[in-house]
Amino acid sequence: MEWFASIPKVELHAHLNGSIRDSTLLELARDLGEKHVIVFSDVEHVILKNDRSLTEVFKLFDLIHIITTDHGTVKRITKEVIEDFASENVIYLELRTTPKRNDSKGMTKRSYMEAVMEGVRAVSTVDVVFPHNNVDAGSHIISVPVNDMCNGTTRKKIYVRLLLSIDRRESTAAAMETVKLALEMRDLGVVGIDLSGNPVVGEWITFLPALKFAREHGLDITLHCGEVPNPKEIQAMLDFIPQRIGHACYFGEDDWKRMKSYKIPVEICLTSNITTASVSSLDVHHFG
Ligand SMILES: CNc1ncnc2c1ncn2[C@@H]1O[C@H](COP(=O)(O)O)[C@@H](O)[C@H]1O
Repeated sequence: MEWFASIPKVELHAHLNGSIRDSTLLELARDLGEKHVIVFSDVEHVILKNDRSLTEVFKLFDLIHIITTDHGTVKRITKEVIEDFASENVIYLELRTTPKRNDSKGMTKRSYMEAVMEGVRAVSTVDVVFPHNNVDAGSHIISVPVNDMCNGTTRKKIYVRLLLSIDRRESTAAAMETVKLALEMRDLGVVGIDLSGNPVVGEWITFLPALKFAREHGLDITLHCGEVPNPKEIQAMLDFIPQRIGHACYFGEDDWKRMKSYKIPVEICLTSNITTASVSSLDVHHFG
């Protein structure tokens, strides 16, 4: 394990709210328990449980979103998640997250993303290379370490970029809002769009207009595809020829052939697939 931790790595499939430290989740849940927003004893074991079915995973995300969806917390978890990946020697991190509205906290999708950006800037244990809006002479936006604490020693460096996720529960209009936000933030480290969320919820056709719009405007797209058996949707997603695919657990022979002929890379999610039982064991995992 030490060797795995020490080699430089690229992380392309990290959901912000899926990467929070247990200790942070417990602390935040305890706080909300004290404010009587939730009952801490009801949620503690849910947070600490290791193996969860896909259905349980998405129930947990609903709970996590109640716990985390305010500006200060979004900033905190972003900072911690980046520091944790850097401590495992991830050198390029593409962090994805679903911009959320939370009227009770005065949060819009944009202010959610601004809190994420603040979290990136708040990272202190490592130098973060991230484009920031220092436009000099009105021209180029350059990538610079945002925390360059030069003291004569070489500090660890992590390159961070962001993907904005569309949740499969969202409407066409909500998906379009996310794509437009991604376009506005393209010079601020946003490199693409992800379609994710509970794979048994929603229809591909709902998201297609927003995804086409994203593509027309030059954003790259990654799709959660084939996490559950759904041959029709897999076909439709392959017809779209996304830049990348996540999971691909339930691909048939023809799907693999098409995917290979289009040269679409797959973000393999070994641990996730086993713990959620999308794949029964590592021996039969399609990564092999
Ligand atoms: C286990 N496999 C999965 N399959 C599909 N979507 C998933 C996922 N794991 C996470 N998400 C998506 O990411 C959100 C949490 O991070 P953010 O709030 O966006 O930062 C979840 O609500 C879900 O939409």
